Amino acid sequence: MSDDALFPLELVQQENHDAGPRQLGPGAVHVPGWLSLEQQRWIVERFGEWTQGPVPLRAASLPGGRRMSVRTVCLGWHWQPYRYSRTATDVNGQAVLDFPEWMVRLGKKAVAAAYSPELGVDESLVGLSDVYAPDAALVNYYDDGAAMGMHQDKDEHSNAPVVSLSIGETCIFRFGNTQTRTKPYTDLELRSGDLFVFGGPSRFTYHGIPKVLPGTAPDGCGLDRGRINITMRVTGLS
Ligand SMILES: O=C(O)CCC(=O)C(=O)O
Ligand SMILES: [Fe+2]
Repeated sequence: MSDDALFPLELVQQENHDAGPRQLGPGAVHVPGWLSLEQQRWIVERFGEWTQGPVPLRAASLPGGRRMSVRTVCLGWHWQPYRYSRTATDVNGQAVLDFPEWMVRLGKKAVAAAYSPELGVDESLVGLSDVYAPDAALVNYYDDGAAMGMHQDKDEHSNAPVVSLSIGETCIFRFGNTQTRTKPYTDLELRSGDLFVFGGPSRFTYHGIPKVLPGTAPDGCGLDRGRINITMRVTGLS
């Protein structure tokens, strides 16, 4: 038996979520339990508002006609495969909501939390939080059976970090490499309240969500079922 078969890389890492932040690769940091339950509930309330429009949650159409299983609402800039615009030309033509000031502050705090010197992240990343100013958020909602294939976030004209927040059901997050959408990759659980930041040499790492684990949303997070993921980005557009 090959060692690859014996120790498959795709085995979900039995990470100790209580062990604190962990750097998976240069500039890729997982901070378990970063948001309190109270913060999570507050964000879920905002999510309820964002989905009221003017642009509703929608499953984006991919080139070739298939639709994504994840539904998304955007803030600041509207994303459609594979570009950003101020209006949702592929939905209802309406302008998307502004990127909230509180989310800029949260994004800076997230980068500061992830890129702390104690974690051994590269010096060039420490201090990045001062200048980090996200201007777009993709707010994804995963319900029964929703998943996201391996991809790079590369529609931004900036290599500033992506900040990812998870609320609700636990998912398997597949974090790969910058060269291919296949192995080697690491599968880890992103749970309600977790922060994941990928920037620096990891900014263009392929990643995806093979599955969400139904029934795993913790009491008090504001969501009974499904999973919300917010990714903040710097578009580099004006
Ligand atoms: O749901 C997630 O955790 C990842 C979402 C993602 O990769 C994206 O929106 O580009
Ligand atoms: Fe992504």
